[in-house]
Amino acid sequence: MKVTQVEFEVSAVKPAQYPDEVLPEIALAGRSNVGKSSLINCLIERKNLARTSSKPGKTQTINFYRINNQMFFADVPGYGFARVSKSIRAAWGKMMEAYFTERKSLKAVIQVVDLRHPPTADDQSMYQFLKYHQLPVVVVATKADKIPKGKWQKYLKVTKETLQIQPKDHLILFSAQTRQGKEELWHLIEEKLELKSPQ
Ligand SMILES: Nc1nc2c(ncn2[C@@H]2O[C@H](COP(=O)(O)OP(=O)(O)OP(=O)(O)O)[C@@H](O)[C@H]2O)c(=O)[nH]1
Ligand SMILES: [Mg+2]
Repeated sequence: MKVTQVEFEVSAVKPAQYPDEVLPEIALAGRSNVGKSSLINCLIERKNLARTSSKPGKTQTINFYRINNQMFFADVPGYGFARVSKSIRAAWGKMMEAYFTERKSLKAVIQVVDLRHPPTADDQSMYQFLKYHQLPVVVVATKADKIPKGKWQKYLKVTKETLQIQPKDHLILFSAQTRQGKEELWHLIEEKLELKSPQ
């Protein structure tokens, strides 16, 4: 997709605040600090529209971005951030449950994991949760720039096996720093949005 127009739409914590379901939507899910906001910025070629931070827990609300008046990206707060209170964690769970179960315009979820490490127990729960709700998932293993090229396949295999990625879900190698995987990911997103028929 050629991104010509990007607008920050709204920050939401509950369904009443979500944008109307007028456009197909793709959500990001992943551990806190894994690189979800960076991935959005890379896809839309904006430096810091989706706010990123070296400190985990930057994104606390569901942030919606309107792309070309064709789709929304929903940047969802990360999970697995240990230093939050139980009440915050419970609020996060409620927010996620509401979003992933009620959002009818949601076409697919990009689950972002760190290529360098085997997916965590939280990553596995998230993938299973998404599958339970029958959502198509594209798993993106990011920060590939931190691993030598010769080891990519070995690390991808660990990601695939640990998450037990279903055959119909895709796994993509990515780096927000080198833009590796950007075209492949856009291609899949367009397919999921049904803007273009699958090949
Ligand atoms: N080397 C490298 N660093 C990355 C990459 N993607 C993200 N980062 C860095 O990882 C850190 C976290 O990135 P964010 O995009 O803010 O992560 P997030 O998943 O949105 O985090 P939360 O909003 O806290 O859930 C930042 O310091 C980024 O610069 C990548 O592909 N390669
Ligand atoms: Mg973020």
